[in-house]
Amino acid sequence: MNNVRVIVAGPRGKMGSEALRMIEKEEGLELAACIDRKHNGEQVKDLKGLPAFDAFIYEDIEECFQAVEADILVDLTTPAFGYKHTKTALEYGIRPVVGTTGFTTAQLEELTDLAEEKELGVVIAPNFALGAVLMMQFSKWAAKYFPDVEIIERHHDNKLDAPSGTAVKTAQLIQEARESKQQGHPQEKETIEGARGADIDGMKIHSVRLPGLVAHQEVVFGSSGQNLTIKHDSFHRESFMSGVKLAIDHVQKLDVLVYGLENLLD
Ligand SMILES: NC(=O)C1=CN([C@@H]2O[C@H](COP(=O)(O)OP(=O)(O)OC[C@H]3O[C@@H](n4cnc5c(N)ncnc54)[C@H](O)[C@@H]3O)[C@@H](O)[C@H]2O)C=CC1
Ligand SMILES: O=C(O)C1=N[C@H](C(=O)O)C[C@H](O)C1
Repeated sequence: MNNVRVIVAGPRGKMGSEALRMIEKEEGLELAACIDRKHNGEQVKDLKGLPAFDAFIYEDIEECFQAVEADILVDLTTPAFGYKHTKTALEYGIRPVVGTTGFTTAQLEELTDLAEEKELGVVIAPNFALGAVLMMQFSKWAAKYFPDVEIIERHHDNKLDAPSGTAVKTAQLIQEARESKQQGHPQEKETIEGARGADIDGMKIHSVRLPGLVAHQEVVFGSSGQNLTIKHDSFHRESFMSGVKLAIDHVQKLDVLVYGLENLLD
């Protein structure tokens, strides 16, 4: 069987470099090229700290797609570029696997329509770590019995988007399981704006950004006389890679956009 040819956008990033190491280890995957903001025309092997791939680096995504034969784009960049890259990949018939977070609902809807129109699979997963996917599923289940819930997510201080994609997805899953609910005291007032965190359908999300952290989330459910906390920690970005591989395997058989890795699990 032919190797699956993958283009990685964001190869020098924390996730992108981990994805290159995963591709290096996995039989059946081949790095076709990379898309980066810098190093146009250089090879991946020329860059310090990255695996010794001969694949070329392109700054212009369209130039890359015109020059290189590829099956899949793995995007691990920033919200603005991730969206543009995903859209461009679909226009060139390349299936995107997207870990980049921070897309708006309108952008997700637009990409869903484009995937349908092109009959091409897309996987967008706010979290590729299996433990985090289970945390979200367990939280959805718990919300049926414990509708009062707050989410505390903690990340490294280089993260651009807040709240995290995982926290938003968790809140959306909980929303599916419980009635809409305004939590806390009805006359509650913030004396300092933001004190109660972000709000999705009455659920509060608190975002912590500190050096030393990787990716962590607690979903805290409250009920009279008891609390239930569902917690997940990613201590290393390797934790996301089996999910990226799973998405690469599945996206080739899909002809629609799938949002969330849970949709690919048995
Ligand atoms: N879905 C998941 O499981 C996970 C998702 N993420 C998300 O992945 C994204 C990347 O995260 P990190 O690797 O931690 O960030 P990072 O800041 O370490 O890496 C981002 C990379 O994107 C590159 N980049 C920026 N603009 C670009 C462009 N126009 N073309 C090509 N490359 C460009 C930057 O040079 C940088 O190397 C974020 O949105 C983050 O939230 C992070 C961890 C897990
Ligand atoms: O930026 C990160 O690091 C992470 N981003 C994703 C998110 O926004 O949920 C996934 C994970 O939490 C790590």
